[in-house]
Formats: sequence, C-alpha cells, structure tokens
Amino acid sequence: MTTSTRGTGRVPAVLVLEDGRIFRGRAYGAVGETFGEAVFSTGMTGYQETLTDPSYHRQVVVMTAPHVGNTGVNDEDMESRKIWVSGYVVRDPARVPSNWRSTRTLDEELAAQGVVGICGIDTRALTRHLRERGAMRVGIFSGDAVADEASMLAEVRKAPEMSGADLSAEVATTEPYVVPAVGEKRFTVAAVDLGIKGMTPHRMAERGIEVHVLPATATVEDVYAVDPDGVFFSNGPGDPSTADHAVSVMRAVLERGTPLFGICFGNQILGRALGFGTYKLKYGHRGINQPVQDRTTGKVEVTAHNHGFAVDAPLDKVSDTPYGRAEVSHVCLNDNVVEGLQLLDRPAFSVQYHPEAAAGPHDAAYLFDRFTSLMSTVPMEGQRA
Ligand SMILES: NC(=O)CC[C@H](N)C(=O)O
Repeated sequence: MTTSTRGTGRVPAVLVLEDGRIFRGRAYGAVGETFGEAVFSTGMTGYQETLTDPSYHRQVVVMTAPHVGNTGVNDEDMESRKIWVSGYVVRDPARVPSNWRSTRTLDEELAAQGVVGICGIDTRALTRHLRERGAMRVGIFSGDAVADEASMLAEVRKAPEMSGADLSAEVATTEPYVVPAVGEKRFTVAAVDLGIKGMTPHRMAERGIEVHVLPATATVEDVYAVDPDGVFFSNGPGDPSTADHAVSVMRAVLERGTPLFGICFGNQILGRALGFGTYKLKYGHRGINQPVQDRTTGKVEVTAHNHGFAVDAPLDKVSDTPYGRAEVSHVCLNDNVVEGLQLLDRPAFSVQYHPEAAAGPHDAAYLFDRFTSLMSTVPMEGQRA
C-alpha cells in the first residue's frame, strides 16, 4: 500500500534486503511500502532520466552520488510518461533545488507519483554490500508500514525475482505512434517498443528518420506494414530469456535482410536470435561513466549503461550463426562483458548500452549514423539484383 503523503524528512523508514541486512533512515517521496530488485547507479547526474527510464520497472535504485535532487524536476527531461523505478534510495536529498528549468522538487515529484523512497542511509555501505553479494530483492517500509524485522523480511522474500520476469508489455505503448523526421524525411524505421526511452526516436528523427513506434506485441506483418527501410528493437525491463516473441520477430527481419539496430534489451534479443545465451550479471552496469571499446575501430568511449543481464558470446572468435558470421563489436573495459554485436554478412548490429543517452555522455551517438548508413547502402526491395 502506498499513500501519496509527501515524506516530511522525519517519518521513519526501513530498507530490508532479502539476505536480512537492514538500513534505517527517513521517508523520501511517498510514504508506504514497496518492493523490487535492489540495484545501484553510479551516475552523478541525470536522475530524472534514470527515474523515467522504463527499463527500471520493478527495480529499487540506489544512487551512489551522495547528494541527489539538486536541480529539481522539470517538464523536459522525462524519458517516458512516468517514473518507473519501484523505489528510490538516496543519502542526502537536496533541501532547496536550484535550476532555471526546475518546476518542483524531486521529493514532491516522487510523492505525487506514489514512489516510495528512503533517504538518510549510508548508500556507500549499501552499494558495497550489493557489489559483494549481488543484486537482490529489497523492500522499503515507511510510516505505518514499518513492522517488526522478521515480518518485513518475510514480505521481501515473497516479492517476485527479476530472473524470469517478462515485463515489456507492462511498460510499452499499446497503440502505435509516429515520431516525424526533423527536416527532410530520408528513411522510415519500425521501432519495436519493449520499453523505449523518448530520446531514442528523437535521435533517429534528427537524422531524417520517420519512426513508427510499435507495441511490444507487434507481429512481423505489423513491422512490414509501415514499409520500413530499417527495423529497431528498443531497451526494456525484465529478463531477456523470456522475450520469445521479440526474438521470433527479429529472426524474420534478419531473414529478410532489412537493416536492423538494437539497443540494450534489443542487443540481448539479437544475441538470442543468433543462438547465443543470456545470463544475469552479479550486480549489473548502471551509470553514465562506463568505458566501452568499439573493437571495429579500436576507439574507447565513455557510455551510459543500465543492464542487469548480458549476452554470452565468444570475444575471441567470429561465430557462425543461422544468419551468417557474427562477432562481438563492443566490450566493456571494466569487466569484458559483451557490449555490442554485429553481423558480417547482413546489415544488423546492436549495443548493450545507450547511445541515445539523454543525460550524456554522447560519445556513442555515432551508432545512429551507422544505422543510417546501413539503410543508405542496402538496396531497396525492388532494386535487389
Ligand atoms: N536497459 C535495458 O534495456 C535493460 C535490459 C534488461 N532488462 C537488463 O536488465 O539487462
């Protein structure tokens, strides 16, 4: 149960991890109780984009930056229609936001959207705990929801796990919509929405692409009904091993040889479509300061991440797949996790991280140009030899 009463900063709150570790602090945002997977983000800025990223659905986000809320909340930086995190954990919230675009405080916005948070806890100790033990289920209880430790722990252990969670349909659009090209229209793209962030179609639109955003349930016929020059698969919440429908649609796109680009969940789906497995990372990558190497150019880029799963593909060799040869195009320099895939015989590639990165950094924006040039070089249906 959640009330929309704003946390006053004095209401007691308790964070309970599924392994029994407990942190006591004060309510932040809505007062009540909430459950999810505890994950940490190392972003020093961009909290509004984080909170409204649909990929965070059912996750309780711990901010490693100690001071959060300094720039308040504005109407322009939302990545989707609402806040998706199921809970929010900060050490020291800003009391007075200061920014020319700010229209309300983060505390007020969380409360207005019924998002239960906690502040005043040692987020560094909590992050170290999650780093050592791995992401796990968590509950936040505040006000009347605070109970004895054993019963709060029992509630946390009843909450659903992230492994096996099929969540795209809970966050994606139910109706198709079009994001028009900015300036002259050059291409049409069908974008399968598995939890898309607003900045993604925008980055395509500014390159002259008209983007038809389709629901997660879109069929191959729906995709081709818009007569696309390229097909895009978005980011999204949940476990990629459940995304069977998206994998089958993507296989049909690969079969036809239409230029294809995937981001994050879309990268995991390409991995599965090619026959690779996916697995859960111990504590995932979240933040806007992750070093990735583009192995096709050797260049290193600083990138935005939000993923708890990864593709299991060999780094050291080209793989034979039902759609020709494939290789790992990008790798994370912190831990060698696969961060991108590309096909060598078909116009298809994907990355595990976020080139659209609204809050930056923008090092990876060239990937949208790569997608555009794939569409420029692939002959249209009727022109094929
Ligand atoms: N941002 C995303 O698309 C995340 C993909 C997937 N839900 C993961 O956690 O790995």
